[in-house]
Amino acid sequence: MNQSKEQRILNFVLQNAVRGDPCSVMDTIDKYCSQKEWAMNVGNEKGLILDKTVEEANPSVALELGTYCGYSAVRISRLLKAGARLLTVEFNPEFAAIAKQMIEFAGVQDKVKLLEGPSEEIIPQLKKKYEVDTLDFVFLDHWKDRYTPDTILLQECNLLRKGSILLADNIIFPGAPDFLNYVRKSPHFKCTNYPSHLEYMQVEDAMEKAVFLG
Ligand SMILES: O=c1[nH]cnc2c(O)c(F)c(-c3ccc(F)cc3)c(-c3ccc(F)cc3)c12
Ligand SMILES: [Mg+2]
Repeated sequence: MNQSKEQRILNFVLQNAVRGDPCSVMDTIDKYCSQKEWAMNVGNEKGLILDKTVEEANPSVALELGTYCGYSAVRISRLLKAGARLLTVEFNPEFAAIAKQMIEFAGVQDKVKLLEGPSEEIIPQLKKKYEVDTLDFVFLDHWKDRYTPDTILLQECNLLRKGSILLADNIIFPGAPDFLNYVRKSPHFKCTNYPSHLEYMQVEDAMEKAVFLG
């Protein structure tokens, strides 16, 4: 059976990266996806914006919507303080299986919990089933049409607190205009835009930070 692109990315990491070294895993994925096959990892340029935002949030509990191959789960979890955890949600079972192996190879499995299923089903379970009180940081990188409904759902489930930081990828490409409209017009969010480029391409993209004001 033909291998998937995601399986080829994982195999390249297993053969070329250093086990237990998150930076080596990130660099190896970036090398493969910039030189061999493009893939929708957040990449190193937008990854630096992600790093700075995670460091600003210094989260005890972080949520990622859209795991894909696990690149940003490794990127985020490497920055977490002792005892902090990342919950990452992936609805595609093939991607989840790849990400699980990527996260374990990077050695961050004790900080990361991979939840398989649609975000709209998992978000309402976070408090009771996954023992979440509130979320300190949320990375939206799943599907542009889910950014707004899931942001509303997070509020309805009382998962945000004053100061919770949301960061959304792909604000320009492919774009999330309704999300931008929603958070920028809402009195409950303070927004900042970070211009950047689409991963591994010289195409404009951007990330949007939205801090919940309570
Ligand atoms: O869907 C996504 N989720 C998260 N991050 C993404 C990301 O960082 C991307 F760069 C892209 C992207 C952008 C441009 C392009 F040409 C191909 C894919 C997508 C995406 C957009 C539309 C699709 F039909 C499929 C994938 C995503
Ligand atoms: Mg993205």
